[in-house]
Amino acid sequence: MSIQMINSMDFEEFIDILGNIIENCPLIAATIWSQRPFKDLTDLKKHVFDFIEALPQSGKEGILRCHPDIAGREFEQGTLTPQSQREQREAGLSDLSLEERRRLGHLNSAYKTRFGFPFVIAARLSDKATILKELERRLKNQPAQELSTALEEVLKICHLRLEDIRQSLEDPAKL
Ligand SMILES: NC(=O)N[C@H]1NC(=O)NC1=O
Repeated sequence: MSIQMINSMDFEEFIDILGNIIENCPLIAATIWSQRPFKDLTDLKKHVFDFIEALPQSGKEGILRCHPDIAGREFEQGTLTPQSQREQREAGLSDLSLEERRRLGHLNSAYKTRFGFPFVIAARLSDKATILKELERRLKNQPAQELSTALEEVLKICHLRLEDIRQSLEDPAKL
């Protein structure tokens, strides 16, 4: 069972495997490592969620700022974390038309200007048309509402990354 494997990991291995369940925030995995043993993956996730929930607003915004832009320069250059690169590729963001790229660039920067953090969405649960529509829709949200919507997306990304980890621990051939 993957939870027993996770519970028995030493700190280095834990960070190696789970360090990026929240994008570019290994501190979260580093914190919850000392809260083992976890009953199951739902329990592990609860520790992640509780950590985020307990942060002040600046910390919550900080987590969002650790996320790369959707279809930004790093994605085009292939320099994102492997998880991010795959998620954005699977949402079809590698074949944007010139017009879609222009629109996304424009909306991304309008969003950042309005809220002070990048637009975050669980790309694997979406596609390029929906991402553009959601960006346009969420741009009209009030800041407090948008902070909580964006954090919900972070948690969806975390959930999917943990599912991948569970599968790879149960079937290492999938790694
Ligand atoms: N900005 C943003 O949403 N980034 C991401 N979304 C996702 O699913 N993976 C990411 O890196």
